[in-house]
Amino acid sequence: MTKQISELALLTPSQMNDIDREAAKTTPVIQLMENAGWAVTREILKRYKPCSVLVLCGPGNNGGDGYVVARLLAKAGWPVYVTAIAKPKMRSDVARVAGQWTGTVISNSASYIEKVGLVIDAIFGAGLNKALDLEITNLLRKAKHVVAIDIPSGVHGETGQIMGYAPHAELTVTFFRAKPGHYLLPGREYVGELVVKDIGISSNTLSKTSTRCWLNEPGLWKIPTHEITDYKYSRGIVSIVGGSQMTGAAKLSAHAALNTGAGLVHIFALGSADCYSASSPCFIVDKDSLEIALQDSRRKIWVCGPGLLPEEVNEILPKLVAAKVKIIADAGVFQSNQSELLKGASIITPHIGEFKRVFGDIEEDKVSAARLAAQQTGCVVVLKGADTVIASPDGRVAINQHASSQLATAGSGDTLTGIIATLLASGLSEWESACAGVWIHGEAGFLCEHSWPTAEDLAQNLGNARDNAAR
Ligand SMILES: NC(=O)C1=CN([C@@H]2O[C@H](COP(=O)(O)OP(=O)(O)OC[C@H]3O[C@@H](n4cnc5c(N)ncnc54)[C@H](OP(=O)(O)O)[C@@H]3O)[C@@H](O)[C@H]2O)[C@@H](O)CC1
Ligand SMILES: [K+]
Repeated sequence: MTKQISELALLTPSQMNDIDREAAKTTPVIQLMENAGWAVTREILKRYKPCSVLVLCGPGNNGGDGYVVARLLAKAGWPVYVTAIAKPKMRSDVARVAGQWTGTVISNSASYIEKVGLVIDAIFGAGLNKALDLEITNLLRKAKHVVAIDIPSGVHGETGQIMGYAPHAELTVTFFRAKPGHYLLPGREYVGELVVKDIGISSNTLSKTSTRCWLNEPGLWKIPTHEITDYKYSRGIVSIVGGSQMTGAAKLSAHAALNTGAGLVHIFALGSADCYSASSPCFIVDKDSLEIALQDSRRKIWVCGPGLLPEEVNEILPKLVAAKVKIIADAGVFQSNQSELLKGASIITPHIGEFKRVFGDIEEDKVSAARLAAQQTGCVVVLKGADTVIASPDGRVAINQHASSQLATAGSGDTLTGIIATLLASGLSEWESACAGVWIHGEAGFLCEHSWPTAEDLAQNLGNARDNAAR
């Protein structure tokens, strides 16, 4: 079922802090902690048979949730041990819930941790911003089956980076809204199954923080569906610059555009026009000059870069920019330290290597790097990877998890440009086209589930993938 945009919000740890503070005005923190502990316990009871449990409790509220889980599991008859990794502050809410634990407390759990059936990581939450100390790291290394409360301790809640060490959880239960670090790599690989639970914080508190980051799912955007009044120009025209030597890229992009529903696809061939004409009767291969092609005011959407040599980009891209058409720029446009070249494009789609070539290092923070590049160029930036980040010049960011390794095939990027171009030609905004295009691309991969698809196979699934995106 399509989610509401507010449900897709991802909150940075500092935004989550603001929400916690706001929520505490109406619900006491100790009650929220109790609700959080209940939520985690229910998820454990759903998935695990009764077994011995070691709960590792930190000094803060994450530890407080852990004490609640310990009490509830013990009440359910499970053998439960608690280790206080650090003592809570005196008279704090955490100290109060810790005081309600009347079971076994183990001060040195190193010899137990390997033997218990389940370890609950309630050491630190998503706000952790420094590496775990060596003693905690050595302890966690021995844990076999881990359930993490909020986030596995050691995963940075904002960037998904691992600060020294983090356990690989089988299940992570977080509260109210997920954080970027749950979905960004490498953090995503440590989170295991992610469950987001309501613990009684009203959605209205979201208005107290300005959400700038979302999970990329339907609901963040809306795809146009078939209309009885559709005709080819209303579905949109996509024009693709075809390289003189590497012709495969533009063909794949053009196939993807047609299969995603473009009404008309032109290839402006810089050479090899016959080769483009021969590859599909559905492509219209331009015979005239670029100037004449650009005089057709219906041709507002252009793909530039796939299969182009640097000299071809340098000749064509400035002309497209001068004509004020909307440009999806990829591949050949990414030249060393040449971010200026991209100004005037609408959407750029670099993978990490291309991104670094143009903009420099990302310094382990994909979201900030993509956001900065979007501000610098004025383009929507699609920073491609297994955790693609889409950033708009106005600061909005989406993180995509709807993708599989099946997309890691030659020509997959060309396919993505064709999809995004089609959505842009259908009237969606740059931001929506980029986000929805990335999701549809991922969906096409999932529809090929039991094979090793080529980019052509992906293209075959794009119609269905688009329909699924519109449901
Ligand atoms: N979201 C919600 O609505 C609700 C959330 N709840 C739960 O609260 C959790 C967030 O709680 P929290 O802010 O207390 O953070 P948590 O990570 O538990 O502790 C930080 C403490 O540890 C200390 N500290 C020591 N070493 C440190 C180190 N290396 N790195 C960082 N800190 C270190 C640090 O000391 P300081 O550095 O400030 O001196 C500070 O005192 C959240 O994960 C969720 O489980 C629910 O209970 C209620 C509703
Ligand atoms: K944790």
